[in-house]
Amino acid sequence: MPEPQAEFAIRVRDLVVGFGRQTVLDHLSLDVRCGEILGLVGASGGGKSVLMRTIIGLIPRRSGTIEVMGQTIGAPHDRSRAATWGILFQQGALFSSLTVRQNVQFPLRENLVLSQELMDEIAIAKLEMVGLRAQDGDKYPSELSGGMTKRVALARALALDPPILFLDEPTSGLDPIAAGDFDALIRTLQKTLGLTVFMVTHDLASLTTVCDRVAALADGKIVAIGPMRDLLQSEHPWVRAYFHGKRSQMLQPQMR
Ligand SMILES: Nc1ncnc2c1ncn2[C@@H]1O[C@H](COP(=O)(O)OP(=O)(O)OP(=O)(O)O)[C@@H](O)[C@H]1O
Repeated sequence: MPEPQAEFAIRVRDLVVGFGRQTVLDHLSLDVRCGEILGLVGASGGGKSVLMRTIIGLIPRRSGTIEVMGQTIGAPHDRSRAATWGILFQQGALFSSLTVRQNVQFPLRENLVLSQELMDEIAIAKLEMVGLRAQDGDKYPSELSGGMTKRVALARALALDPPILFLDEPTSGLDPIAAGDFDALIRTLQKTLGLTVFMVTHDLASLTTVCDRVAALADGKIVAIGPMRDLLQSEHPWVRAYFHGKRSQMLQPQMR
């Protein structure tokens, strides 16, 4: 029996996306439940970023349907969606000529008409939410560490209080302690704000400690989805190779 719609923040059905002769996503279907942290794994070049970018309307699809919070996603660059999701791109993608405060305020300026005083208050609140200080708002991106850059990008992603957060490899480039702190921050924000989080990651620690469910993308489709313990039992050859290969076992001996 089909599950009721309100249970899902994102529903993707039979999605086909390609470039020229290359088909990247081949009749892919995926449900993301409201309030969960879903981790997406897949081979390099397998289509994880393409899937994320197609869901947010940046890449056109050949066929299939996408619903986000019950609304069908139509034309690319649909600006009315700005408050539905926040996005953390892999490199943080801050504007280098703007201060931290101006970066966080950017979505507010683009989408709302607010006084400067209110925007300053919101920026301070968002910076504190991600573990930064109000005075960090005066810095420029070049003055930030990798971990701080990710936090500022997260504060900017949360500026419009979106119910959904997309994270593209959020812990890449961070040392294990900073990565663990960032994971903990994501978990805290998800719990306190009731966020739905869609996270592309290769980080086995993130998958094990913060994701409620993990989806594996191979051959253009989701070939396994469920809690990490279910993925570890999957018989799919790519999923087995990913989680039970030598490198994974060295990092996570308990996976054996
Ligand atoms: N705009 C584009 N035009 C043409 N081909 C593209 C475009 N974007 C992505 N591709 C191709 O789609 C495929 C999937 O790319 P994608 O970036 O989604 O991989 P990925 O799974 O995120 O990889 P990684 O883990 O290495 O970041 C690749 O073959 C890539 O070359």
